[in-house]
Amino acid sequence: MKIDLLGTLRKKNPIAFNISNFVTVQDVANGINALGASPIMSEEKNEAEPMVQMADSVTVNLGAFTEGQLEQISAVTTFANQYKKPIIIDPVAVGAVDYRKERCNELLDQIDVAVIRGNAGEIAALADVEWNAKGIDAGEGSGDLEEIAKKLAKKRNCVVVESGKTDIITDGEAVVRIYNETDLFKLHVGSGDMLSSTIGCFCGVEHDYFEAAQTATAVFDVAGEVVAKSMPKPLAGSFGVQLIDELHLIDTKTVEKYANFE
Ligand SMILES: Nc1ncnc2c1ncn2[C@@H]1O[C@H](COP(=O)(O)OP(=O)(O)O)[C@@H](O)[C@H]1O
Ligand SMILES: Cc1ncsc1CCOP(=O)(O)O
Ligand SMILES: [Mg+2]
Repeated sequence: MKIDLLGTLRKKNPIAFNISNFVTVQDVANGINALGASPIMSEEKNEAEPMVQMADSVTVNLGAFTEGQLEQISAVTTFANQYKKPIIIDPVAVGAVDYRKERCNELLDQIDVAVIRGNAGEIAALADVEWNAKGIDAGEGSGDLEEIAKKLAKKRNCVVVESGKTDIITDGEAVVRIYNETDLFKLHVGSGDMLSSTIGCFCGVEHDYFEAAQTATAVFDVAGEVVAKSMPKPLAGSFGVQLIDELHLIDTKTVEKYANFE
């Protein structure tokens, strides 16, 4: 794993264009800004081209899109392919709502993406595997998580990050598992969105998106674990704030020391 990409990210301060959702946009912006990237958000179709041109990566979060916004998402992602900017997709709740899955699949049919990051319920839905997703959460299922992630990576010819207690990252062939975790991630709405946008930042500085996704996930998971261990009491609200603090403070040595992966 290329943990020193964290240093590269801080040196380059990549512009991370995010189409976010109204629920978690501020945590996403502050999280990746603290980490060392330069976030910019937009919902306006008419500025899609210059936004993409100046960005190093484009992260599209499908958490709360409207019908009108689909046109903007289509324009942005088409420009991103044209200008060769990596696209990261967060398919929020596509396992729970068919409308979302259909729109997401239409988008994925139109464009090439670098990374899809979702929980097991979302990844299973896009991989056409039976699963009982629960709203924005992973829900329950009995399928083999690695096989599901690989199936989607092959189907969409991209890297897949399937988050959960263990995070599974695959390019369709190789698989890396990251074991760092804390239950507090589940108590903070937006943990997944922040992870997807963190992956976007690293894809903006490393063209090997499999490597970028691994480093991003390790940095994010270790940051959460370090915060959880330092808290005298596990408090959901404070965790959200301290996670942003730790994304600012975390260094390569800390990630090297605590990252638990194979
Ligand atoms: N059961 C769990 N226990 C501990 N950490 C988890 C668990 N599920 C997910 N995480 C962590 O939470 C973060 C967000 O992932 P996840 O909750 O799967 O995304 P989402 O919020 O989109 O559902 C990741 O860093 C992941 O490692
Ligand atoms: C609650 C909610 N509703 C629509 S998007 C969203 C945030 C989802 O955040 P995450 O997937 O990171 O938990
Ligand atoms: Mg999510």
